[in-house]
Amino acid sequence: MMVCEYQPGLEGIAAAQSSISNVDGQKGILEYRGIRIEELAEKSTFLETAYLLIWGQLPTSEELKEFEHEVRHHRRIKYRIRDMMKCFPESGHPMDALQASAAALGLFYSRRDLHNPIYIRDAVVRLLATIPTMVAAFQLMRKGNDPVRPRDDLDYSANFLYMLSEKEPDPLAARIFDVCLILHAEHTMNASTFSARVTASTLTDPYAVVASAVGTLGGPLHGGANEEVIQMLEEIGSIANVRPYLEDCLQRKAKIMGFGHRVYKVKDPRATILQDLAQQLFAKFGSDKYYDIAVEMERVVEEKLGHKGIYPNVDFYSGLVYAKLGIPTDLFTPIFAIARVTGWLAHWKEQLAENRIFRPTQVYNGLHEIAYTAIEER
Ligand SMILES: CC(=O)SCCNC(=O)CCNC(=O)[C@H](O)C(C)(C)COP(=O)(O)OP(=O)(O)OC[C@H]1O[C@@H](n2cnc3c(N)ncnc32)[C@H](O)[C@@H]1OP(=O)(O)O
Ligand SMILES: O=C([O-])CC(=O)C(=O)O
Repeated sequence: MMVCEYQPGLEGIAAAQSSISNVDGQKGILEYRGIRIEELAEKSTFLETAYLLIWGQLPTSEELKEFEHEVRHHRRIKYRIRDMMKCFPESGHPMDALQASAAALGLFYSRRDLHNPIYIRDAVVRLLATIPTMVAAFQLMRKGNDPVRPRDDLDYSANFLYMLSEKEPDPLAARIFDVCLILHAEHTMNASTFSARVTASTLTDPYAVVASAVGTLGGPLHGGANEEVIQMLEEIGSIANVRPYLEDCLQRKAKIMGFGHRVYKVKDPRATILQDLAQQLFAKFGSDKYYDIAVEMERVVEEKLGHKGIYPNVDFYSGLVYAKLGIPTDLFTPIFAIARVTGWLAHWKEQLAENRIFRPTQVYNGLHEIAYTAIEER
């Protein structure tokens, strides 16, 4: 056995062999199954990209039609899941609601038949189809309203936006939302995907795999940063306040949300695309003062931290797009999860194909041979 030195955060350690996606962090390149993210964002749809990531190649038109049909017809959630969600505290975070609801699916589909392609396909379809419905249902129920039934005549993204507002979305808004899902679908061995693979490696069910990954995605150093970015822009409040705010952060050694990345040392290519999507929305629906603050932040952060390779990541501009689409701030990370379930499922399948349980080692730095002290002597 090769013994490696301890590496905090496992930086630079390969945890798997994977053919799902690839990042070149120096050049700012992201590819899904070899296809550049820019090309997918321009030409693909979220479900087509999901098919590509999970099944390994672009679908034929027949395969895509069938996949879309299956997902469309599995969107409804069981009334018992809805009733369970009704009991969640309305002040609870939607990511916690989503984690609990994804795990609860495992109660209904407990048969674990990991060698059966039909079981795998069913789980993929069910998770892709029901996660948006669960996110929208919790959003309405926490406001005291009944969930909106999914509409079979609407495509994946339009239906999600419809379930949030009971209004058919503007076609540009729906397309931009779909592109956001493409951009967030997969990203190599990030923390939540690693979590998914570790969970998968125990041969548990896919609902537990997704629930563990949702829990990992929610933290502010990972997907949860998109929510914090909007709060930060609100706190900054004006372009004039950007420099003093950032100087104060740097002096306190506080992390600036939406900046920095373990792999990218240049601007995240997804941030560039999201910035462009935000501008498209502003051109149609009016501008947003927080966008100008964000652009000034990017400029000042580059001036101060560019030498360390700290640039906007995917979480920096996504919130501005979602806010313009009328989406509440605490749904930003659940929306990230709606997209990323694709990557988690692709990694689940890949892990199962060549599984070995994850069981790393540790460097023990505690004591040895300590005598037990009786409680009254402590
Ligand atoms: C979908 C995603 O998960 S994208 C990432 C979303 N997360 C965020 O936006 C939170 C803010 N960013 C960060 O906390 C980090 O950049 C992470 C977590 C993304 C990456 O972390 P790591 O690779 O472990 O980098 P680490 O935290 O060691 O930082 C390296 C150096 O850059 C600095 N740095 C990194 N990110 C930032 C930041 N956002 N603001 C200020 N300084 C930063 C660190 O202070 C450190 O400086 P030092 O070497 O002088 O001590
Ligand atoms: O790769 C990472 O560490 C984080 C990230 O950008 C993502 O998960 O999309």
